[in-house]
Amino acid sequence: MAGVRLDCAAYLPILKPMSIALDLGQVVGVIGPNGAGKSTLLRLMAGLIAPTSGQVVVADLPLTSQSPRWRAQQIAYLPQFIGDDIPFTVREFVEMGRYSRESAFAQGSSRQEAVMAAVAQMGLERLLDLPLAQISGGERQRAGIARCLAQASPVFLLDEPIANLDVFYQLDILSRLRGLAADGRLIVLAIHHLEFAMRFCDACIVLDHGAVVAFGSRDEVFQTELVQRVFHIGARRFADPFTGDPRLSVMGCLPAKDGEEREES
Ligand SMILES: Nc1ncnc2c1ncn2[C@@H]1O[C@H](COP(=O)(O)OP(=O)(O)OP(=O)(O)O)[C@@H](O)[C@H]1O
Repeated sequence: MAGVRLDCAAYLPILKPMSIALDLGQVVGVIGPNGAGKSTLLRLMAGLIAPTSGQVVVADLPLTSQSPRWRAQQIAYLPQFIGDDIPFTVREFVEMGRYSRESAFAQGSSRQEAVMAAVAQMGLERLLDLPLAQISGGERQRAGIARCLAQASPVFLLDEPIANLDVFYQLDILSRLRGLAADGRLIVLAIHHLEFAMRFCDACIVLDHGAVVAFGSRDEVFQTELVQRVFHIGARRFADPFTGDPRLSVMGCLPAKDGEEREES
């Protein structure tokens, strides 16, 4: 099934050439250390930046030759940060997700239904008429995800969607994303939480210094040696004593490598 394809796509000097095909109907994690290129990759896949070589193909069409409206119909994108200086209420912000589907002046009930359904899924009803400046960082992030839900695109590109959320909403949103994938969507998310990535993603792209160093199923990617090499931490796989599912135990930092700029905290 057509989703997103990178045909030897590069964004030099940040992303090295990469060829990857991501079908609809799955959750794909993008993992890697700070500065590895996760946000840049998502921005490339969203068409916010154009590849310096190769191409990004969405629904079998080259992304750069499509209109912004077509791109928004195909792709809902959540940035890493939603500023608190956006002069809109939660309702107005979520409504923006509908602009690629309907006229900006449409007042139809389908628009309101889509907005209210998305707001309800993110538990934001109480905050509907508050300005974004007056809600918390985690609530703003949930508003951003609600905007993606209202947009109803087959592809979701989410840059650290659980970064500011309490553990209830981390689990709630990851479970919902799995539900969206089961309905046929492609969900690509940058995520730092390795244990949750292992638990909720069907496949992972591992980036290091702008290059794909691994791409595959959880079992292929979450190998002790790879996790240690890329993240520079001790990690062990184990079987969950309650469910038997494979889990990752993240242990301590490994000693800094020679020449590696890694600050002590
Ligand atoms: N606008 C920019 N101009 C120049 N270099 C940039 C720009 N944005 C990011 N970079 C560089 O590109 C590299 C990748 O950045 P990117 O934000 O994609 O990493 P990331 O994996 O998302 O990091 P993090 O986990 O810290 O969010 C970094 O070395 C960064 O300094």
